[in-house]
Amino acid sequence: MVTVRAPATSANLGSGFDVFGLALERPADVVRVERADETTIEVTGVGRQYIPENPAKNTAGVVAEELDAPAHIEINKGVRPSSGLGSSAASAAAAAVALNELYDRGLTPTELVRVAAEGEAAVSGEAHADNVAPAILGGFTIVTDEDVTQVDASIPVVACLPEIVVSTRDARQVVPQSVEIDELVSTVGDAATLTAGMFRNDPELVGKGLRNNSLTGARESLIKGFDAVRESALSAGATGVAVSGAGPSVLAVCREGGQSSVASAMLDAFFDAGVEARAYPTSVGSGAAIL
Ligand SMILES: Nc1ncnc2c1ncn2[C@@H]1O[C@H](COP(=O)(O)OP(=O)(O)O)[C@@H](O)[C@H]1O
Ligand SMILES: N[C@@H](CCOP(=O)(O)O)C(=O)O
Repeated sequence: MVTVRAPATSANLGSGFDVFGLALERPADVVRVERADETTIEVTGVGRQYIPENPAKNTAGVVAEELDAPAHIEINKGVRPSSGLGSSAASAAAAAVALNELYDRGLTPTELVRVAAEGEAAVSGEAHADNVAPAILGGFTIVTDEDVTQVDASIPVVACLPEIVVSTRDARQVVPQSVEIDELVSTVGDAATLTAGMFRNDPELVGKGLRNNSLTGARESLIKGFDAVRESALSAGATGVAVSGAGPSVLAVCREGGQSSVASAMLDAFFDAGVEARAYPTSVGSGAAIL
């Protein structure tokens, strides 16, 4: 038997659609696996009623199939499904690391990222690796078709999760299929600025690079109160605000010690918009860990 904890993640980070991802210290999924003749799944925890236990439809079950590693898989959900915090990815990442250990397959973390991404493909239609990469490797990650780059950044953030449901599959339908050259140039500049900020552990630079573009910004309209939440967070000292993943969560980058005031401002703005929400004042975290 092997048990693994894998963190929530915030993907895209405004300027890095399908490329950037950030591991959060909390919340997290915990997945326990035991060898079996065929894969079965049991789900407990937050949003369990919305998560299939059919292995072919659960990201952890798809990972078991990809690895040819049948197991009884117990998933304790700490990351709410359809949250924009990498819920499906947390289970996929934890299952990949756990089954790799249980069956002693010896795959590298980067190889496990590609396996876990196949789990994501089963639920969102595309094998985007920008959540599973930080969920496995931790820190800030940059995913390309060829490789994954990881940086152990230390940046204070707040993830604010409203009681709104946005599925990644649906949210991928609203993304424009092309952008203008001017926007491409400004987005590359923002992405480079954010990356420099991660390497320097500089929340000011990271915040400047967090600007949504037409790809990620297309989802703002799916989040009731987003504009007010962004303005309130910035007024409370956030250095940048963007849609987290496909939404509805909203990510704010903070200055050192600034999380609680930013979190309060975001919750108040959602409340004023008539939306219940919860906030996770946290920071960049580690990747999947065997317990
Ligand atoms: N192990 C899992 N954990 C969470 N969601 C899962 C899992 N397996 C399949 N799903 C499905 O994936 C969807 C949630 O994934 P997604 O829309 O990407 O949300 P998030 O933005 O939180 O990752 C839901 O429809 C859920 O039924
Ligand atoms: N790049 C993906 C990221 C989805 O993140 P999630 O946390 O909402 O699953 C996208 O934007 O579709």
